[in-house]
Amino acid sequence: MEENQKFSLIDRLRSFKYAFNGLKLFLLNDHNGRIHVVAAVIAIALSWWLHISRLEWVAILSVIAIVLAAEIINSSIEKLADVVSPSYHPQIKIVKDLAAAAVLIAAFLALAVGAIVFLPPILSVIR
Ligand SMILES: Nc1ncnc2c1ncn2[C@@H]1O[C@H](COP(=O)(O)OP(=O)(O)OP(=O)(O)O)[C@@H](O)[C@H]1O
Repeated sequence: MEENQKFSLIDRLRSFKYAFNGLKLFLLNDHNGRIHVVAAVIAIALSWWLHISRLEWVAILSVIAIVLAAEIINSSIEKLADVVSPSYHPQIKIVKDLAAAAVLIAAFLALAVGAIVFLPPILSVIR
């Protein structure tokens, strides 16, 4: 795209359309993504059931968004890597393993936040 192109609302709306198409592709085709979406739905249902505070909602929704965004970027890098090098390449291994590590960090954060928010009320219901 040209550097000095005029601002166009139509172009901005078209970008949204492409982004929503990416979201659709992710939800329909990405197996790891589906697991994260199911986990997100369970976390939201649990939050509702436990009547968590506004700040806890902010924490839960934030980690859900971080995990999904990391998974989408990981999936995008995997697809690009498969085009660049369909056969085995040691550098592609590093690229894909690094992208997967980003998802792992996000997932660990989600686990920690989930434990901090959900464990105390669940333990008090059980007792
Ligand atoms: N072309 C390649 N060259 C080198 N290593 C690769 C290559 N493709 C995959 N790998 C290795 O296999 C691992 C898994 O890659 P893959 O693309 O199958 O990811 P995945 O998480 O199993 O994705 P999905 O299940 O969505 O296909 C990578 O992290 C990397 O270590």
